[in-house]
Amino acid sequence: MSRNPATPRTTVLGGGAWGTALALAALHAGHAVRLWARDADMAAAIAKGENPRYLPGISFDSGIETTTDLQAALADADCVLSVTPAQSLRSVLEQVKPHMPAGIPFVLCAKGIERETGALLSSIVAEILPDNPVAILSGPSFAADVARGLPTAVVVAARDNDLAMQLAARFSAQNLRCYASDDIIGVELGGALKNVFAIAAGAVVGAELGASAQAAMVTRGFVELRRLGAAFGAQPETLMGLSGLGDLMLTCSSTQSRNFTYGLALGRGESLEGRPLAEGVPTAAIAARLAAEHAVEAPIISAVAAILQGAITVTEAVEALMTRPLKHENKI
Ligand SMILES: NC(=O)C1=CN([C@@H]2O[C@H](COP(=O)(O)OP(=O)(O)OC[C@H]3O[C@@H](n4cnc5c(N)ncnc54)[C@H](O)[C@@H]3O)[C@@H](O)[C@H]2O)C=CC1
Ligand SMILES: O=C(CO)COP(=O)(O)O
Repeated sequence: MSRNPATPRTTVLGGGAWGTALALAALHAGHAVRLWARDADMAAAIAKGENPRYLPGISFDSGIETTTDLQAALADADCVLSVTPAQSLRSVLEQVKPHMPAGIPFVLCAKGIERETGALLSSIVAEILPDNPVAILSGPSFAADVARGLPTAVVVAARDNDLAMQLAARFSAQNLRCYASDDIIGVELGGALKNVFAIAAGAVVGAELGASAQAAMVTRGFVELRRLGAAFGAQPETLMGLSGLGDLMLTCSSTQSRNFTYGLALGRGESLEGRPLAEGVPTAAIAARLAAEHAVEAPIISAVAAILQGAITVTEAVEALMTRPLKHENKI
C-alpha cells in the first residue's frame, strides 16, 4: 500500500510488548506505522488491536499495519525502530540488510550486550548497516504503561545531535516525552546494565534480605555502572539521567519488570524455566567478562553472573559482597 509521503513513515521490527507499545506511540504521534512480526498470528492480532500474549488485557487502536514480510515492512520507511531482543539483533540485521533503505535512521530499542562477542548493539548496526545512522531509544518505560498511554519519558541518542533532536521531536507525543542525547554509549550501557542490577535487586527481595539491602544493592550497582561507563567513554551525566538512574529506579523496584521478577524467583529458589524474556541474564555474563577485561571492579555484576551460572547461591553472593575489604565510598 502506498502512503502519504508527507506523513512520517515508521517501521517497527518486533511484535512483542515493547514493539507493540512503540508502534502505538508512533501512531499517536501521527506516523503511518508498519510493524513486522515473524509470527503471523501475532501480526494479525496486533492489526486487530490486541497482543494477548505480550500485552494481555490491553486493547488499543487498530491502525498499525502489520506484516510478516520484511521487504514489505521496510519498503518506504523513513525510520526503523528495532525492537527484537538483543541477542537476536545480528540475525535480524542480516535479514534486514538487503531491504533497508539507505540513509534512514535505525533506532535500537532493545537493551543488552551481545553475549557471544561483547559488542554493543550500536556497533553491530554500524558493522552490518554502515549506510544508516544508528540511534538508541532507552529509559524507564514499561511497555504496558506506554501502551495504555500513561505519561512516560525516554531519551533518544544519536552521534549527530541534530538527528537526536529530530528523532526526539518525531517520537514525542502528548504522553511520551523524548529527550535528546549525543551519548550513544552512555544511553546504551545504562539500558543494558540496569537489567543486571534489577536481577540482583529482585534476588535480594526474593531472599527476604530487607529493603535496606535492596537499596544498598541498587546504589552500589549504580557505582559499577558508572565505572563501566567511564571505561567505555560514556558521559557521567548521561548515567545520572533516564537511561541509568531513571531506569534503575523503575526496574529495580517493580514487579512489572521481568528482570526484577527473574531475580525474585532466583532469590526464592523457584524454577526459572519458561519465564518471560529477561535481557539481564545473557548481559550479566558478558558484562562480567567485559568488566574483567577493562580491569573494572564490578563485584555485583560478577556475583549475578556467577549465580546465574550456578556457581554460587544468592546467600553466598551476599555474604561475599558484605565482607569485601572496606573502602572509601566515592572511589569510582
Ligand atoms: N517490555 C518493556 O517494557 C520494554 C522492553 N524493552 C526492550 O525491548 C526488547 C524487546 O522486548 P519486548 O518486546 O518486551 O520482548 P517480548 O518478549 O515481549 O517480545 C519479543 C518479540 O521479539 C520477537 N523475536 C524474538 N526473537 C526474534 C527473532 N530472532 N526474529 C524476529 N523476532 C524475534 C518475539 O517473537 C516477540 O514478538 C528487549 O531488549 C527489552 O529489554 C525496552 C523497554 C521496555
Ligand atoms: O526496560 C524496561 C523498562 O524500562 C523493562 O524492563 P524488563 O525488561 O525488566 O521488564
